[in-house]
Amino acid sequence: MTLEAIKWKDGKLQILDQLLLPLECKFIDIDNTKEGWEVINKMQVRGAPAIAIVGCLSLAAELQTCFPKFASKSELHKFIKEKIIYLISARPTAVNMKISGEDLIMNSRKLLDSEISLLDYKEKVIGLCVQMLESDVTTNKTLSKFGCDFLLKELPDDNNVTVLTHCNTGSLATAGYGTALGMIRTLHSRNRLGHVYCTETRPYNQGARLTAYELVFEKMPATLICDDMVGALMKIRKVNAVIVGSDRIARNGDTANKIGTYQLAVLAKHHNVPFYVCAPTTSIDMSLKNGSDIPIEERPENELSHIGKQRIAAPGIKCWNPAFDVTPAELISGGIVTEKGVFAPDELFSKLSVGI
Ligand SMILES: CSC[C@H]1O[C@H](OP(=O)(O)O)[C@H](O)[C@@H]1O
Repeated sequence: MTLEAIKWKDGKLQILDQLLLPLECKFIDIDNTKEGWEVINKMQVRGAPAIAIVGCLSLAAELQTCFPKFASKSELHKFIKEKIIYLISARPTAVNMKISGEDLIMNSRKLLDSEISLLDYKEKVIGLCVQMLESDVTTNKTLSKFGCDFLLKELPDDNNVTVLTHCNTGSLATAGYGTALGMIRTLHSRNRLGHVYCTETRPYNQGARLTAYELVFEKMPATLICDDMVGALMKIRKVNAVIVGSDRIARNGDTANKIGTYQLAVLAKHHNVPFYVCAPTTSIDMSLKNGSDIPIEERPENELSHIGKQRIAAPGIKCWNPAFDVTPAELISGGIVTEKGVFAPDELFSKLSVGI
């Protein structure tokens, strides 16, 4: 049983307020796209797949209540397009909201052009948003299986795996299973997980607050370390693999992920530790030749100078707070793990463009 960060019941959307974890577990009602935009922008809900799911479900929630105002199908289609564009603006780096949102617009266009009634049109759009919840769990379990099969075939049968992960890529970043942490869950379910090291992941502390919460909840063998301990860990203890998530992958395999991922990859190369990126194909931006054009979100200075309301940095000091960095494809030595298979970065474009 994994944690649930997104609830859709009887047409009502609720999200777990991740700014309060791990000390408080509180759900917030989301009734429309304005509230959806706000909880995504404030990072009360975060994680590339979860952002896309909550964004689209906030539109579904709004359609439930505001539907009577539409006089025609073209008015409904115009509304859907406007709201998707608005939701994409909540956070710039993760591409999942953009890809899932554009897919919803395309399906809405098809429904607009069909003979379907206005009411059935609305119901089908809501159904497409709800379906994202279910299909995300299936996608994550599939990519996790592929990733474990690939990782374990390189190791002797009696070896358990010690892994390092960064940020949070589990039930709190997705619809419920996880990408990198999903792969780690699957290792655990196969009794092949020796130990997980999770980094604190300053300054939002996704690792200390969220990943550690999930690992303890499921009683996985785990240890929390500071971000600056990774080099010593790889030098002193055996790490079989680094497994991280992604917010946007360019078609050459360059990957944007939580700030600190790039330096993990450099350390992994120095210590000859295989480096895996796990992500659904909705995180792959085939329009980008490489990672240089991936927009990198900069977050407010007070998210670095404070922990919650408590100031920890000297008053008056300037802070630079990029939320992501880009790991070049050549450092992703283990492979890119997706629901369509595990690929070397340089084969991603060719293999996914031809549908494998
Ligand atoms: C499967 S989550 C992907 C990705 O999202 C996280 O960023 P944030 O917590 O700022 O939304 C982190 O980069 C994860 O790897």
